[in-house]
Amino acid sequence: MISVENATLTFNAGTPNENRVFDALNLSVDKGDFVTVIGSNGAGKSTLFNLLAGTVTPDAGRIVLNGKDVTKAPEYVRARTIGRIFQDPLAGTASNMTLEDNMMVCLKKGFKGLRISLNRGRREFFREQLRFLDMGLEDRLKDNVGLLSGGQRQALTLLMMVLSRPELVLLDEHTAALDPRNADIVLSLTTHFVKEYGLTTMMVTHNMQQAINLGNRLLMMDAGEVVLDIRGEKKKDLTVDKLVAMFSEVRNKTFTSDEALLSR
Ligand SMILES: Nc1ncnc2c1ncn2[C@@H]1O[C@H](COP(=O)(O)OP(=O)(O)OP(=O)(O)O)[C@@H](O)[C@H]1O
Repeated sequence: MISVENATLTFNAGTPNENRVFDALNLSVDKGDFVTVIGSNGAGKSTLFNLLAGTVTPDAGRIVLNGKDVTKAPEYVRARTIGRIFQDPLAGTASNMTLEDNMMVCLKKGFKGLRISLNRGRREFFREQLRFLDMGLEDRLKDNVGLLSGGQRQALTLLMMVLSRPELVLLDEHTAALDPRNADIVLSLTTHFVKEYGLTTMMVTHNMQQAINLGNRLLMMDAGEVVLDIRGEKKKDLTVDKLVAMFSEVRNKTFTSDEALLSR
């Protein structure tokens, strides 16, 4: 579905701050995969998403999406097929637009350029979708999104992303800034949507247990490399202790991410 082929990426090349983040990185994600991504701080998780989404271009190597070389395709073009949600709940919606206008933007994206307008039927459809979130938003179609809480906004962002019918979903610690209750709600909505729509999904998390529990495949990154790629039966048998031990074995060092280990 999407693959990274021999991607090399250096920030600030030729300066004292030169930082080679990826050196011939290879990774392939299949249609329908739900991949959790975990790793130490600075391992390259967000930068990997930036490569896939077109936020950064590799110095060498290719990004192939549905068999097409998109290495040079800008972010806004890839955004037609790739949906991304960030940690910041304010990032995915427009504060000064109403819920229905925000939703309409995404629905139009999902209709791939077909002309559609906001009418009674569509409002009823939006209400139905919002009712599913169970946050009382179905009666607030005409409110500006800026009035919503962080948890409500992140749930709305998720719903809007689904409406835009992405082929690949990138979730970059999208529950990390929420309080535990809202984080749980957004996470269970996430798993529902992924399953319901068979979304090919990659999700960065610092919570190792969550990375083990969710999805069909787990990647562990360290220093710009995918050091563990665990799927199928092997993933089902995983525990946090096993994962930490596997990391130590392949890297010959201890896994250091306080956040990840504390979140067990
Ligand atoms: N735009 C940039 N300019 C310079 N260096 C960058 C840039 N973006 C990322 N880096 C560097 O790339 C490396 C990987 O960073 P990245 O944010 O991808 O790590 P991460 O695994 O997401 O970490 P964290 O878990 O702390 O968010 C780090 O050394 C970081 O400083």
